Amino acid sequence: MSLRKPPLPRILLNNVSCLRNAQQVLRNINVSIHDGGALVLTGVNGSGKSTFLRMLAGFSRPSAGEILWNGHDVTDSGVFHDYKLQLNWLSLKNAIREKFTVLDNVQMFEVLEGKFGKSMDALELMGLGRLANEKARMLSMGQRKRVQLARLLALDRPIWLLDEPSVALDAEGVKLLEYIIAEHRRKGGIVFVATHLPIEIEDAMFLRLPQRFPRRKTMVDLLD
Ligand SMILES: Nc1ncnc2c1ncn2[C@@H]1O[C@H](COP(=O)(O)OP(=O)(O)OP(=O)(O)O)[C@@H](O)[C@H]1O
Repeated sequence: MSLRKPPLPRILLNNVSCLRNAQQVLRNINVSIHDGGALVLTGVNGSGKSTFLRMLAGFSRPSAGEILWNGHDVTDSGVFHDYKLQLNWLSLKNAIREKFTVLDNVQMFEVLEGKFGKSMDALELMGLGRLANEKARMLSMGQRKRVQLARLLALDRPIWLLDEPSVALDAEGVKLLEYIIAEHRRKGGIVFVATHLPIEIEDAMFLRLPQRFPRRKTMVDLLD
């Protein structure tokens, strides 16, 4: 009989709740994720998907419970300093600098990180290679999302927090997104995805957040 302990999950949410504006948004969440794992968050508008990602990113603190990274509470300042360097956050705000080139818009994140050399390949993979030297102001919505995805690849941090990553992407863009998520996980990366849109992520865990308030009748009900 082996007495070896099972490995700690890389990230553990232990009975976590979260308030926003003094209102309970998340209640008693338990999740454990090992390297290579993926969690897909679903739920209606306002159910707390972005709040969940914000909390993992350290923008909101749990009101109860704890978030452990390698067994350490991420709200401890010493732990958070190292933990936040593991994270790559993709939000609906794309932080595109309109007057910079498309390549600069990826490379500046890489340089800030003290890294170099992956931005062009990342843009090529996302189908934007031929636009690399154009000004970012001429990018469409979907192309802007592809720039954000190229940043993920160029920065190459292990934990991805993706808020609605497929919004504005065409069918090929969604396939690319699914591909880079699969590759990232194959290398041991962890992915959290909050989404309304269907996305194929092999062996992902799904967490459907409950609606916060009983729904009142809307225009859609009246049309039925
Ligand atoms: N800046 C804010 N300040 C206070 N409360 C907020 C703020 N943003 C959102 N909330 C509240 O937090 C709750 C959860 O919002 P959140 O954005 O996490 O939901 P969501 O599931 O991501 O929604 P959506 O599907 O619309 O993106 C909402 O009910 C909202 O009222």
